[in-house]
Amino acid sequence: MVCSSPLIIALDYPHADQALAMADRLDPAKCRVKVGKELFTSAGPAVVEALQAKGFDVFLDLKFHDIPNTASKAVKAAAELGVWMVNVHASGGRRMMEACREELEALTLPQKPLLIAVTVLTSMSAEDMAELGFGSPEQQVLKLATLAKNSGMDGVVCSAMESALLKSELGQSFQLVTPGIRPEGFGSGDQRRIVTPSKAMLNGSDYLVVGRPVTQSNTPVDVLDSIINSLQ
Ligand SMILES: O=C(O)c1cc(=O)[nH]c(=O)n1[C@@H]1O[C@H](COP(=O)(O)O)[C@@H](O)[C@H]1O
Repeated sequence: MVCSSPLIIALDYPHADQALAMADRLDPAKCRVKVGKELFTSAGPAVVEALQAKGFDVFLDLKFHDIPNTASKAVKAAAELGVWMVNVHASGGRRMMEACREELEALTLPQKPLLIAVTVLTSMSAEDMAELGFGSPEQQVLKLATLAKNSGMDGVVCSAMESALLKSELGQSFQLVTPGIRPEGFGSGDQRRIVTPSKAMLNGSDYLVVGRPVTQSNTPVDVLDSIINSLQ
């Protein structure tokens, strides 16, 4: 299935049956899906394979952050699972990211995943960053995204608040994956750097990650369709 949509639906559920039931209501031509820590820890590779069998491209969001050997072998395992996108933390550093790239390059697979680095989590505010001793989210995102690009990553996870800056500093082909997406009227929850779907696209995001606005809705397909319409 070729999907030209920028939307990635985060299937953050405790069990495979809930994730697969939601997937059955979604159309792989209209969105991709993301399997994160909660679902993968409970359901493992089998749920990824089940989603792929339904025609979905899968973003395996396990945010690997470890020594170069461990992180790169985890990326290799993800690639062998056939996922479309995999991520690591940019703060794992240059040698970790380069090891992940090298591990992917050495594989002889027909299709390799996009390798993406998380910069500053979209749940982090300026105050949270200051408490950790960092500069503003924007400064830290640019620093980590520049390092990620120089370390061979295909792109980064950031907030769409930073998309315009990163596109102008790092170029159009460096892929920007942006969670913290909230259509008007939806609560931010634990997210702090939020942007509406249409503004995120205007800012230059390549992919929009949407979870609870769709998955916690009583009318998920309607919410998804209204997001798609807002992007036209
Ligand atoms: O890597 C991610 O996907 C990610 C990075 C980030 O900085 N912020 C972030 O929210 N995410 C993920 O994106 C999804 C956002 O979900 P909602 O807040 O429910 O839309 C969750 O699955 C998060 O784990």
